[in-house]
Amino acid sequence: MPAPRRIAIVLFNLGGPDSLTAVQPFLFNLFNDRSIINLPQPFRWLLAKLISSRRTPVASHVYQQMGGRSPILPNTEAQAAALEALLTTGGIEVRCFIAMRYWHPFTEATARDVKAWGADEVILLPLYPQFSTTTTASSLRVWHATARQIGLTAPQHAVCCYPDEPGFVSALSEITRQAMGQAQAAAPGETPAIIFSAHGLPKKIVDAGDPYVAQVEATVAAVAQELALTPAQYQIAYQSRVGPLEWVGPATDNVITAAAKAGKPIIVVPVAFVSEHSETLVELDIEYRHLAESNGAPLYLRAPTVATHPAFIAGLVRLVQDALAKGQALQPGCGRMACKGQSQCAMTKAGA
Ligand SMILES: C=CC1=C(C)c2cc3[nH]c(cc4nc(cc5[nH]c(cc1n2)c(C)c5CCC(=O)O)C(CCC(=O)O)=C4C)c(C)c3C=C
Ligand SMILES: [Fe+2]
Ligand SMILES: [Fe+2]
Repeated sequence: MPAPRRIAIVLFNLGGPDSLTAVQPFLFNLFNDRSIINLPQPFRWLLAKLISSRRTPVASHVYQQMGGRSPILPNTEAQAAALEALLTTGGIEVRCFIAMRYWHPFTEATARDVKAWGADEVILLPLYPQFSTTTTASSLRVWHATARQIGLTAPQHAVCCYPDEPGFVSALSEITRQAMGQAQAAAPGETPAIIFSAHGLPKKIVDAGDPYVAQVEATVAAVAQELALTPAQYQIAYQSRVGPLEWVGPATDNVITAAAKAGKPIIVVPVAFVSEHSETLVELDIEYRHLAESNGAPLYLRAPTVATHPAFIAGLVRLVQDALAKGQALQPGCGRMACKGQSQCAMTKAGA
């Protein structure tokens, strides 16, 4: 009997410090990424040293509030286990691997594990539903360079993005519907302000053609349609601004403050993060809750991320199956700066 075909699925995410001493080197890795700071070396290295040192006390305080480490790896492991359980069917052997961009497990270690396992085919699955040059493209660029370097020659297919994948949208919609129900029970008769919050980006990155904002809008439009929300009921806002540049707006903190001052119950729904970490557990749950309450919001609810929601995981299964069936390799346009908009990403996804 022939050995079953071995399919490796590599889940990509940003990663986070696993101890307080890891905060500074994690931040250094982030700011030394040319997809984040586009300067030639040694200038980027020097700037990354400077910014990471300056930011370490603030960031350490954030991670202290989560027990001294980011939960992003264990949460990603739970997603990997849920996905692997659904994909393990007869005739093929599937294993999920995790490659983080800025902290362990790093891409190189993971690529070596994939090679040592003897994968016949590799599916690259970013845990970023919306494509950005700063996240998806950065992770895939490093993956491909590393794969070449270590001689990982198995065919590799990348999922570009899935801003309106039906399972993802259905999971987000159900989570939002539950929060709306809770708000209705706690503040009957009041119309809550629903704030769909995504990680922000410097405006100049969006102006250079990054499709992330358009894809965040596509996600929210799909959820609003599924829940039959009127435009007056919800808003998109962008959180986690860092540094002196102008970032895309409106800023989540400003939108929360305005809704709180208007005396509205507030529901915040994260739409670009698919698991819990500092940006949800500290920024949204502690810092923005305080902002809402101190500005008079009668209620502040933060909807959970899609995490291992069965509809979301089922959507990931479909993305993997599509990628395997089409056998499409990463197109040069997606995963690099040439990806100018959602339609182009969608075309690339379809193998056009
Ligand atoms: C300075 C530039 C940054 C850009 C651009 C950026 C884009 C971006 N990031 C995520 C997802 C995550 N970011 C996280 C943490 C984080 N991000 C930045 C900076 C940029 N991100 C910093 C400095 C940090 C560290 C924390 C802090 O100091 O504020 C995380 C969480 C990591 C964890 O706690 O485990 C995620 C996830 C997306 C989706 C994105 C662009 C689309
Ligand atoms: Fe970030
Ligand atoms: Fe942040």
